[in-house]
Amino acid sequence: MQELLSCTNVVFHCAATVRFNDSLRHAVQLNVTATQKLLLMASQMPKLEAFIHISTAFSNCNLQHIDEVIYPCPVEPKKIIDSMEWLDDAIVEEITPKLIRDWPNTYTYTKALGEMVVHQESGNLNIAIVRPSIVGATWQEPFPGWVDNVNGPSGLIIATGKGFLRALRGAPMAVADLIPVDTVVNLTLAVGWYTAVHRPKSTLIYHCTSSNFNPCHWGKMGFQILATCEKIPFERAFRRPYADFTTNTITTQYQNAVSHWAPAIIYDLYLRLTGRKPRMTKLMNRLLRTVSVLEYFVNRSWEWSTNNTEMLMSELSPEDQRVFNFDVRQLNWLEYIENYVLGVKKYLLKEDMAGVPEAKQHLRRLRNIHYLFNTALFLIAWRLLIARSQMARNVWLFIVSLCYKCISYFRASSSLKA
Ligand SMILES: CCCCCCCCCCCCCCCC(=O)SCCNC(=O)CCNC(=O)[C@H](O)C(C)(C)COP(=O)(O)OP(=O)(O)OC[C@H]1O[C@@H](n2cnc3c(N)ncnc32)[C@H](O)[C@@H]1OP(=O)(O)O
Ligand SMILES: NC(=O)C1=CN([C@@H]2O[C@H](COP(=O)(O)OP(=O)(O)OC[C@H]3O[C@@H](n4cnc5c(N)ncnc54)[C@H](OP(=O)(O)O)[C@@H]3O)[C@@H](O)[C@H]2O)C=CC1
Repeated sequence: MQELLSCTNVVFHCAATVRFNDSLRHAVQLNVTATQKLLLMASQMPKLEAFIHISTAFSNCNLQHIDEVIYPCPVEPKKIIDSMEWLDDAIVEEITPKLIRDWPNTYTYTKALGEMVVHQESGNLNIAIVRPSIVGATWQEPFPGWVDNVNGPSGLIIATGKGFLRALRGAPMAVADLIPVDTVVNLTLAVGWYTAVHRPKSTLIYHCTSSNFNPCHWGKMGFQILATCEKIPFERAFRRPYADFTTNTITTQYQNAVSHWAPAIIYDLYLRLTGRKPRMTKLMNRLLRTVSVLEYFVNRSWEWSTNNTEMLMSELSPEDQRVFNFDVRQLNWLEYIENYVLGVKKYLLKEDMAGVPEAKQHLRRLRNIHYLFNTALFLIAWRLLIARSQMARNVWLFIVSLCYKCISYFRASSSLKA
């Protein structure tokens, strides 16, 4: 502690819980109280030049247009921190929906409270706030596509590539505000420099987002994820990768029943019959829970103003603009998404590129099983229909006689030619 207090020049405060469904008590502890304590600690650092707080572009996701300002929260963070000390868990859980109001989860709500704490308790500290949007794999450094956790889109890319996720409730034309992690790091370092050297009079907020500069939509992203998974498939897929966006509750429920639950139940039945432990319904349950907490972000578009980010870009020397590049106007989304999917394959699934031919072979087998299954299903349904309906029987007789006539005609014409 002594060393930290006496030697620190710049604090980058990134630590947080990023779990959307964390209990309010835990989220407040990590995202609000810890920020307060770190500010207190920073105020005792004589050599401190700048304190950079990492928030999220979604801390005010209850608004549609978000400016580079700190918006007040309905209940003061101090009151929330105090109440967590004496309320028991059951009551905290009960009042959570009332407290978080139109924030979709405890994560975004407590990140907003964290910003308020920074605003209210910064004292004489030289502070800036960085708000990244959805952090994705690297764009360039240390190499394209590097990723180390399943947060955000990464987990859903795995689920799509392995053929588990077949439908997602989302708006294909909604903006997918993804930002590569190396861009976030570069911007954050540049903010550290600017804040320490130029000492702005007020706390500046920097939106580290892509949509203002180079928008991409969920539809385009989903398309490119599928195209890459087709070209360079993941190993041992459950089904062929295919996923679509659904737009209403009925189609979502239908897709969940037919494309998610039914195959999982059938596969578990097969596992049971072959003496193995069923696991697919459990996995599907977990996947659909994850999807339900991420859906909010795939159904809406936000606008973030980026004046401070643009100002910072213009303040950097040409050499620094190159070294600390955060200009996403040069980013090619299709190339980035392809590298992202390959990064997920290599660094998260630990799959070797040497296994691609075998993975392709596996997909071909799955396609044949799919055709076989559908044909069998059709024949069974047809057989049942014929047994019950005179009309179906008539249609069936008509088709059979038509086929018979065609065959006879071709036979007769070929014997005439001979
Ligand atoms: C056509 C395709 C289009 C693609 C379209 C993409 C749309 C994608 C929109 C993203 C939008 C984010 C926008 C906000 C950006 C921020 O500002 S916040 C940073 C992002 N934070 C996150 O992504 C956190 C998400 N995760 C969570 O909130 C929680 O882990 C969950 C999903 C609610 C599950 O919570 P839980 O039930 O308490 O379980 P937990 O122990 O956390 O995890 C259980 C398992 O799920 C796994 N898991 C956790 N997260 C995920 C995930 N995202 N995916 C899969 N598995 C996961 C864990 O690894 C764990 O596996 P095991 O280690 O047990 O094998
Ligand atoms: N991922 C995203 O899409 C986005 C993330 N952000 C923000 O970026 C920051 C980093 O997030 P991300 O890297 O995604 O999340 P991670 O969960 O990967 O990282 C969180 C970090 O916080 C540390 N941490 C958690 N709890 C504690 C604790 N009690 N004491 C000390 N350290 C702790 C973790 O340490 P350890 O590894 O030791 O557990 C970890 O290094 C967060 O502030 C998040 O809000 C903002 C926008 C989007």
